[in-house]
Amino acid sequence: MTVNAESTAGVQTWRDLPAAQQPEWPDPEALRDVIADLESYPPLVFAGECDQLRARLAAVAKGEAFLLQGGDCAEAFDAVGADQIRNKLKTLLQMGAVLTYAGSVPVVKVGRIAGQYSKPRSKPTETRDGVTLPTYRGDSVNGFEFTEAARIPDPERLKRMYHASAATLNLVRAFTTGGYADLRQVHAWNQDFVKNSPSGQRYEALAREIDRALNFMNACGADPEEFKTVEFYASHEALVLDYESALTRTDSRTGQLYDVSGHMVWIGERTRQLDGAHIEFASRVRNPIGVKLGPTTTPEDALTLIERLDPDREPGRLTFITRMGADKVRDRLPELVEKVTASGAQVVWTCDPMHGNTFEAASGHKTRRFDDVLDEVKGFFEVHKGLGSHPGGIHVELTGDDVTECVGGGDEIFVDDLHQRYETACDPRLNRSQSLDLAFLVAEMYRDQ
Ligand SMILES: O=C[C@H](O)[C@H](O)COP(=O)(O)O
Ligand SMILES: C=C(OP(=O)(O)O)C(=O)O
Repeated sequence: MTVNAESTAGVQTWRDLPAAQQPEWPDPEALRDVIADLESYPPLVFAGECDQLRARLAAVAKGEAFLLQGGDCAEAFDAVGADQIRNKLKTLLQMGAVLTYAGSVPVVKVGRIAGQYSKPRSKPTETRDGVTLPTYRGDSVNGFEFTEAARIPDPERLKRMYHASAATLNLVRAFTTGGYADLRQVHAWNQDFVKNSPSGQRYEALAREIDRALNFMNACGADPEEFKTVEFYASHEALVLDYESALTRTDSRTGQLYDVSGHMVWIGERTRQLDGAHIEFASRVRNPIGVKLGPTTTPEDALTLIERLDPDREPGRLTFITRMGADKVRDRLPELVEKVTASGAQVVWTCDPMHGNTFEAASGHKTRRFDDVLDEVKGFFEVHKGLGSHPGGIHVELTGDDVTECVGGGDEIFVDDLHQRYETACDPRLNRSQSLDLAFLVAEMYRDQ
């Protein structure tokens, strides 16, 4: 990887275009210093790993694998701890094991992790008790605390994001390759969930089948290396372009540009303007790219995105993450899938059942109903089944902790419970049990498909 200004000049073209949702940094000189520092830091990921993920996603695009992408809505600097990281990873691994068995296909595991520190917001300001302050835009930009000082964007936070991402990734790599993620261990955790949680008991039959399959392998003397380690990738929204472009490097093997802040980055629903800076940035880097598609997306938008981001029609390059809402997915998704398929592009279709289903409870908490989340995934599967296309995966906001942020689920959380452990810095996440619930239910859907 080289990092000289000339070799990465090609990634700066976004600067000539309108960039939505960028922080208003008060001191341009301080920002320039931070960018210079970030440009001198080592990459967080290796370009070859991004290529490997693109190959895995190509299998998803062809219908030969399933994508599980999940993690926090917004990571927080004060939550970079061993317990939080382990719990998140554990939950994703447990979900992955269930989906792998039921779908009989490899599950590509990608965390919203080690870089998910920046948030696009609906409004630039927030008012409480007559006081109006800039809105919280993620720990990479300003503080969550509702004070004037905390809400001023501070570019030094971009460096903290880099270091927090590095520490997180380091532990994730240690867990996934050092024995913690052994499939037999992951299955034992799933058995605990099935045995000990009221909602888990519904999945006893599936858990028993997985148990038998593992016992059979054991009896045959099989002890494959693949059981002992897990391939796990990191992703986040490429929102703050000063950070993403400062972390872009020329790959010395190929001479191409990679955003080495994460393996995969995505462009959000609020920043996917076809002539905007975010799409321009994403068009310049070789990482696998995701784009969120909300209910107002037209087939022409989708086709133009393909033209801009995947001109060579390379399976695995582009993932469309649809987030329509449970009430719209059956109506809006079919035309998009039909027209994209007819264009010959082989994208990954994955379902984010979170962002189209948010509402505010009477208590003022932003929340989501587990049933709506499930219904959007069901609608997504129905649409793809009807069209003969591949429902490639799910993209979920979740945590491994027992928070009370979304209502419903097998171990039901009621609206009146929301205040008990409402810990998200932005949007509500599925807790551990709701996430496992979802995995078992999606596994059943995938199997029926
Ligand atoms: O996570 C996604 C967005 O940042 C979030 O949905 C925006 O939320 P807001 O409407 O509270 O700004
Ligand atoms: C902001 C997000 O989603 P969307 O762009 O779909 O609203 C997100 O996934 O964090």
